[in-house]
Amino acid sequence: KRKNLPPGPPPIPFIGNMLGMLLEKPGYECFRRWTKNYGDVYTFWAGVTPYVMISSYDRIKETFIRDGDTYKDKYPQKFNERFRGGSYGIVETNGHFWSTHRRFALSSFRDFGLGKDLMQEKILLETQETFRKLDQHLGEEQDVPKVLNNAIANVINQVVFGYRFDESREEEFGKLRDLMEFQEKAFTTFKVHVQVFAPKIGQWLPGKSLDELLDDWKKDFYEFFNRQIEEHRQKIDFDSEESQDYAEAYLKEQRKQESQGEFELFSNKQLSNTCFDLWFAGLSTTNTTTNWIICYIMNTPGVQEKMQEELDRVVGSDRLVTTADKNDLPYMNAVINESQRCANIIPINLFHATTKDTVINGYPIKKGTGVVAQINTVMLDEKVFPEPYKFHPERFIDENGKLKKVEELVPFSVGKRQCLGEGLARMELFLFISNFFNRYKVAPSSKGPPSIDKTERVGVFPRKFNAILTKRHL
Ligand code: HEM
Repeated sequence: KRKNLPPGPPPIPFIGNMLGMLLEKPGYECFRRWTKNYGDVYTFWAGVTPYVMISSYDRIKETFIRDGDTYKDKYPQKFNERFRGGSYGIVETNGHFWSTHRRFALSSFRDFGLGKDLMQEKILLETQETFRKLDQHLGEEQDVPKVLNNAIANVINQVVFGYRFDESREEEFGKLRDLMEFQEKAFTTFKVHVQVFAPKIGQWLPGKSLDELLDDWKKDFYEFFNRQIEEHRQKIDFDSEESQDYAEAYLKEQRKQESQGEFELFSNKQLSNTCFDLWFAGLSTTNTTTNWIICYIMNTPGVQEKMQEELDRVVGSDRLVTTADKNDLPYMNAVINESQRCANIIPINLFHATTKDTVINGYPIKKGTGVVAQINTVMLDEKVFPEPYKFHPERFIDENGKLKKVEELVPFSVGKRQCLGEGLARMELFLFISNFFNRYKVAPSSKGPPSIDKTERVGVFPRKFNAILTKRHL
């Protein structure tokens, strides 16, 4: 089977090359090494399935970007279909079904104000609510990530279901937070990775099986989605043209499609699965990134002071930072860019498949072969980012002090499947981080600055930390 594929590390029967990924936490080091040894196109075996890894920006441009249609499918994964009860959602579907739902989600997001002032207003409201909570414990050690996590969850929940988790919903949010934490812990273990990619071996390892873990988790999460959907169904006014949230817009589209005799495309099962995709992809990535940004700032002397000097010069203390300030805050943007690059939160990008026969770097590749745009190797490429492990925001500033556009910064991936929530995520990162550091001086807890070590598990999650906040302006 290896004969017609680009050469790569020799696979072990059943396991393939998984050990490299599982033993060198958080999981991306082996891909850098293989890129050095085998070049920017090589084959990685996840269990018994080969994936052609595309690992330099130039090669990604040639394939995923310039020939996007050939690389837009997802490689079907059995555990996904089992989890979702079939091929549903946006992240894991293909063809007309996928493109219809991706387009529909993007246009709903625009209707609720993404790219306009409305979404910004929602995020700034969350910023103020965050301040209210954090102000209650000024000068004490407090769990800053927990408060920010609540704000980020409120933003995505407003987009999907139209409400925020205020104090009356604390219990509901607490349960969801527990489910997210369960996912971070339970699904990032050695055993789970082996079970996903080498099920024949995984089934013999001790502990709960993947199916058991998924069943527990899925039941509680989907219960939440289905309850929200049912409540929307009860309240919905099909005569009003405007929708307040994604679920409402979907139900209206469903009725429209059904009136034209189409019952499959906008099914109920698809609705709970797209809600899951938007909610889950939207919360955990943005949350993890926000925490990493604070971790890197607190671990690098001088960065916080420099950001605050810029904020004082451009914004001052008597108003909130808004997206209108973005272009005037190059250092702030550089810090966020560099944090996303260093955090590099996806150790292996999502598995795609070729939609037709093609040629990659001279190798003929058959339709349906697994392909991966390995964005984390690109973001650690020392030719583009010298001393790639050093947190150095200045690399994004040009000689005139302006923000430098660097194509190789690709945390949201590239091509036809590029992150659907990128616009929302960028707005959140900018508004939450800039306002947070404009209002507070952030000092480490008695345990010192938050850890930036990533060797605890497979997957790039920051550890829990506390910080001490004082107000910068009276
Ligand atoms: C800092 C935050 C985020 C990061 C770093 C991130 C990163 C990514 C990456 C790397 C992909 C995979 C693209 C590929 O297949 O090559 C992706 C896909 C996706 N993201 Fe995000 N994401 C973020 C926030 C969000 C938010 C806020 C939402 C929802 C509102 C979202 C929804 C999605 C969806 C639905 C997909 C699948 C798109 C498709 O298959 O067509 N993401 N994201």
